[in-house]
Amino acid sequence: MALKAEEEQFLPSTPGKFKDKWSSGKNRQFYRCFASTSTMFLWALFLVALTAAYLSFQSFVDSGNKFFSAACGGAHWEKQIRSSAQIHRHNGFAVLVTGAAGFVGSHVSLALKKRGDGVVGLDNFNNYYDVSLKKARKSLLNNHNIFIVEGDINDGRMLAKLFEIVHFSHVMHLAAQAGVRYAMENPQSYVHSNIAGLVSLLEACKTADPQPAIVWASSSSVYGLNDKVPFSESDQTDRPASLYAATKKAGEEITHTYNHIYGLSITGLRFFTVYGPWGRPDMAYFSFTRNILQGKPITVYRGKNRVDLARDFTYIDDIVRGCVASLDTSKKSTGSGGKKRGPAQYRIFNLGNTSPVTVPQMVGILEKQLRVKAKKNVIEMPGNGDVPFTHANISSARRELGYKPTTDLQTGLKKFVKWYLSYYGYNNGQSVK
Ligand SMILES: O=C(O)[C@H]1O[C@H](OP(=O)(O)OP(=O)(O)OC[C@H]2O[C@@H](n3ccc(=O)[nH]c3=O)[C@H](O)[C@@H]2O)[C@H](O)[C@@H](O)[C@@H]1O
Repeated sequence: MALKAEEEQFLPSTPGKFKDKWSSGKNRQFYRCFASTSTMFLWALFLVALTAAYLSFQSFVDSGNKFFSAACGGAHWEKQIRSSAQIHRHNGFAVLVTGAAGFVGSHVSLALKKRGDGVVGLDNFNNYYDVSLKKARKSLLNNHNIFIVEGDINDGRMLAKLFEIVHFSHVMHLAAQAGVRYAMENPQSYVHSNIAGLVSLLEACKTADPQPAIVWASSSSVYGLNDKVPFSESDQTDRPASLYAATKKAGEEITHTYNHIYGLSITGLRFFTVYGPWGRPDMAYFSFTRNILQGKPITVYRGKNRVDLARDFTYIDDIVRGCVASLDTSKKSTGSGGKKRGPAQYRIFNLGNTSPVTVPQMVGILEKQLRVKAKKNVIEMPGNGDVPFTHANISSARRELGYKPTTDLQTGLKKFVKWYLSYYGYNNGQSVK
């Protein structure tokens, strides 16, 4: 009981319950005054400690940034960028290619460099898929004197620095979080790259003086649940089936805003299931090849009522020609220093093949090329963001860009398999990096 009484001394002073040994009057006043002074002192001490902790955290973050700038900056770094951006043809371009270590980015960079344009790459080398493949593409580009800056499009300071070093005439924006089904696993990465990263890049472009013209990768997935075939640019695109598609569609709206307010010249390209050598290991034709060679089963999705899924598979060289033609036909941005001077060009094109092939047919072609029978596990398409088919109407790109795809799936996959075997080796794919 005595203990209980003692405990009660330290209980909060609920009116009427507080029992104190400080009888009354002056003593109690003194105690209260002392108590409040020491409480204030403790609070002040706490605040000082908090401020100190905050300041040291800030300086840690700053030093991190400084470290990043130091790793990315410096005279040698700038020299590499300038040299990579050098133009070797009359009226050539200086192009910043984002996502340059990616599938489409590496191919476009090489094509531009080969014809004499200046090319600077930018890539964050994230681990969405095998980083060693991205590094191998980087080496390939390095061998052609293309320098790739390791950085994220969300890093506004780094982008500003790049535009300070080089007056880019064009930006080929291909950096993105790709993949339709992965959006269910990691939704934030789509917002980070395809929304926040896009805005960060557009901010840099809008502020740059001169402003570059921008060509960027949208996606056939924006057609979503559209069932009017073939898909035309004027069709409705307000029923995306995946978060990936939704971020690409949002990108189209966002780029329109920057075109409207700041006079940025913008061309959006809706790519249709691009495939080929140096491709993306997360895509079906690539992972199927690996599994078939390793004797592992592949999962083939099938639509409702046993209808096969189909894609307008488009070969990389055709896509590269579409990208380069988009750069060639881009008009200049009209703004400068963040101010619009007049209306600017805004375009959206489908870049597809116009001849959809079913997924089982695609598997059949691979089996023939690899001379191995696939172990197929056919299941109904899960509700994971997939759409049953895609089919591009390319009349607009044909008219405006002279775009004319020339590679059918059989020919394109033959080239892919040839590359795959030379890169990974036959060896049943066991040596896959
Ligand atoms: O056209 C586009 O815009 C999109 O094309 C591809 O997306 P997708 O067409 O889904 O390409 P794959 O992932 O290679 O799938 C091709 C087909 O194979 C099917 N599939 C995929 C994976 C699998 O395990 N099994 C399977 O049957 C899919 O349902 C689909 O019909 C790319 O992955 C996207 O980044 C791109 O934006």
